[in-house]
Amino acid sequence: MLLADKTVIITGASRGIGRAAARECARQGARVVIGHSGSSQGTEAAYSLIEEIKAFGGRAIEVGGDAADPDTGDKLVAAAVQAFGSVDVFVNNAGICPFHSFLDMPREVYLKTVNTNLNGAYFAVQAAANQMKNQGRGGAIIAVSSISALVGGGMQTHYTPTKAGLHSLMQSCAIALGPYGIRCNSVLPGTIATDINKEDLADAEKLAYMTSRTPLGRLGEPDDVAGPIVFLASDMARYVTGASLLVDGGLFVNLQ
Ligand SMILES: NC(=O)C1=CN([C@@H]2O[C@H](COP(=O)(O)OP(=O)(O)OC[C@H]3O[C@@H](n4cnc5c(N)ncnc54)[C@H](OP(=O)(O)O)[C@@H]3O)[C@@H](O)[C@H]2O)C=CC1
Ligand SMILES: C[C@H](O)[C@@H]1OC(=O)[C@H](O)[C@@H]1O
Repeated sequence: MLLADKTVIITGASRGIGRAAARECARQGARVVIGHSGSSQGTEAAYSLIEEIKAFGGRAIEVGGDAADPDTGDKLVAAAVQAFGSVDVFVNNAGICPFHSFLDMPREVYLKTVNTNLNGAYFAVQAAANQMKNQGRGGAIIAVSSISALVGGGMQTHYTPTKAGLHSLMQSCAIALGPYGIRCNSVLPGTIATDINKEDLADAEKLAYMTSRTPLGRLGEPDDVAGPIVFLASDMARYVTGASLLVDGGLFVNLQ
């Protein structure tokens, strides 16, 4: 098992990519902290994941808290230490993407997106890194960035800068935290069918277009991203830091 004896915190693990990653980390032997928003729907989904994980003999707890709140990272770390005694891996995954045009972007939509996806993440990564430093045996931090860190989206002008920011944060943290043996990497998913884009991809034309642009001929599923996250979390990636891994079925390189 790739993550035996490791404690993994994953934000936004109640649904979508985070949920698949949490399940796979638990299958690989990790004790998992399932982060979610704290809404009744998020809490219910997190408890159902705990049951799934328990059913195959794994261990998990859930912690609700707004990813935009700078204190949520401290809360996740404290809960992990209380329940499992350590934090070995931190996966910053929680995020939102309320598609909206640029010229009339409401300030509150812009600010909520940046606070949720990037500003809260900064302090959560900082909280996890301090815990790892104090433990003295290194660790792994993974940001779920996006292909959108590298390319634009006309309805995502508030979102793509947050994904570029996470990508950049991992590069700088790789330098800042390398001396403590803490590796920092990002995964860059392409288009993965989840709740975040359910409405956008309900448009059959858009769905067909995104699929046709993907050399592997299909959209991604949350499980497609779980393996790369486990790899970067594991000692198999012990000399990998400051890297970013596209998980996009070839979408990014498909110019012509
Ligand atoms: N799907 C895609 O095509 C791609 C997604 N990504 C990124 O992957 C990450 C996960 O997305 P995906 O799985 O698709 O999305 P989902 O909408 O399926 O899941 C989002 C998760 O984030 C949590 N979350 C949302 N808002 C908050 C908040 N304010 N505080 C705490 N938790 C919150 C949700 O918790 P709750 O259940 O409590 O609401 C849920 O667990 C995001 O960062 C996204 O940007 C990157 C590239 C492509
Ligand atoms: C939510 C979008 O469908 C998805 O999010 C991303 O980060 C990808 O670039 C896709 O646009």
